[in-house]
This record gives sequence, structure tokens and C-alpha cells, in this order.
Amino acid sequence: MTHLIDIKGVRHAYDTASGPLPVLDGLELSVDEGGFCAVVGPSGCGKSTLTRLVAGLMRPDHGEVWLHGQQVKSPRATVGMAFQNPVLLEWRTILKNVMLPLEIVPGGLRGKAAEERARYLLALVGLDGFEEKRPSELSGGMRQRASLCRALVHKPDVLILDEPFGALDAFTREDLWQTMHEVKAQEPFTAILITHDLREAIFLGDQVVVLSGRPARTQHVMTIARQTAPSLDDLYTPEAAERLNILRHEIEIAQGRAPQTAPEATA
Ligand SMILES: Nc1ncnc2c1ncn2[C@@H]1O[C@H](COP(=O)(O)OP(=O)(O)OP(=O)(O)O)[C@@H](O)[C@H]1O
Repeated sequence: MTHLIDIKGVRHAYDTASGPLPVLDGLELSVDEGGFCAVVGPSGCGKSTLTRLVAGLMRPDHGEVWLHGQQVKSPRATVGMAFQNPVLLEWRTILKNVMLPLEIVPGGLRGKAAEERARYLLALVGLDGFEEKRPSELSGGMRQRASLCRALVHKPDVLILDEPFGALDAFTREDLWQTMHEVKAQEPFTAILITHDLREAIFLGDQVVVLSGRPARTQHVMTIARQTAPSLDDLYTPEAAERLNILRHEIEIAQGRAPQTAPEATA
């Protein structure tokens, strides 16, 4: 089967003043079209480096990254990205911020069609009525909603989410998790989510990949059979508790704080 994202045997080291810093060493990761892959691992193990490779912002020393059947060798316009800091432009309205990728991506929607697409997405995340506001007039959670619209506006092949909810309070974060599911139901996308939050990983991901400590390799892959309309109550079931235990144990192994005797993952 062809995956939308295929990362095969990737190894990479950064050149630093004190010599090469090996960051990735044997990374394997596959995501099907429409899949949602959550990536967790110890701090500094190479998670953001993985997103840069998928976006084509850098090339690995060894191994291959494939996106939609094409090897990634240069920056990809068909990738949408959202980060912990939404970096919206204060001199543009929210609507114009969301429309920005359409002005940059070759062949993107223009004029009225571009505006309609941006308005549709803003309504989908509950921001109708805020189109003409400036970023500073919105709360952190609202800015992150707008950032999600901007990342999706050009219908990217893959949505890369690098800790987008990390700076939000717990209630806002949970609201946004539900919004992610609602948006995905209307506007299907394939995503890689980098997160330090295991609950977030199992609530959003249909696959959770645990990376080892640096240099990172794929240490553990958990597959989660996802219901069509997940609810936050799903996080308080015995299945969820078991998944969280397995992942917590895997993280301890990755941090070198536990021996490699993790229990088997459940589907
Ligand atoms: N451009 C660079 N040049 C040199 N070293 C780098 C560069 N980018 C990242 N690093 C180093 O590579 C390692 C992995 O960085 P990366 O940001 O990929 O990790 P991460 O898992 O996303 O970290 P965190 O969980 O803390 O966000 C870190 O030690 C970092 O300091």
C-alpha cells in the first residue's frame, strides 16, 4: 500500500561548533492518506527536525522522505504548518492572515474564491464575526484557531502541527482538540502532530509514534482505532488508561529511566 508520508531509514546530524550532533538515527514512519500521526518523545530528541524534513526545509544525511509518491528534495508548498506561537501578522486582519498562503502558493485561489474559502474555514472553527479583527484583539485560543485555518486554506497534502496547543490553558486546549476532530470531519487532512501531551496524542492520533532519546529512532508505534465522533469522555475509559500507561512507560524507556520491557500496545 502507498502511504501519503513515508520516512525510510532517516539519519541526520547537525554541524555544530563542537562537531556533528547526531539527531536522527533510524527513523521510520508511515502515514496513510487521512491519517493523524502523533509523535511523542523526550525533549530535544529530534521531533521538530522530523517536521522540517517532511516540509522539505532540510534534507537528511541518509534515508528518504516521500510525500504523495514524490521524494522530498526541496521546500514543499503543499504543506500546512501550525506552531505553538501562531505568528499572525498584526498589520493584517484575521481574514487576510488566513488568506496569506493563497497569495504565496502557485495556482492558489484568488480574489472572491480565496476570501470565500478563508471565511468558510473561519466559520468552521467558530471565528465567524472575527474576520476583520486584528490578531491582538483575539485570545490565545482564537489565534490558534485562526492559525489552523491559515495552515489549511490551500488544502495542503499534509498538515504539520508542532505543539500548537502547548501554550494554551487546559480547557482551551481540550476545546481545540474537539475542534480539530470537527474540522477533520468536514475538511479531511493528513497530519503529523508533535506533542508532549500523551492525552492529546491518544485523543487526536490514530497512530502514536514514540521516538527514542537522541539520536532518535522509531521506538514504538501504537495504533488507535478511531471512532468517527470522539468525545473527551473517551479519555477516562480503561482503554485510554491502558494506552497512557504504555506510552508513559515507553517515554521512560526513551529517557533511559526504565528497562526495555514495555507491555504490548493494544489497538
Ligand atoms: N539548526 C540546528 N543546528 C544545530 N543543532 C540543532 C539545530 N536544530 C536543532 N538542533 C539540536 O538538535 C536537537 C533536536 O532538536 P529538535 O528541535 O528537533 O528536538 P525536539 O525533539 O523538537 O525538541 P523539544 O521537545 O525540546 O521541542 C536539539 O539538541 C537541538 O538543540
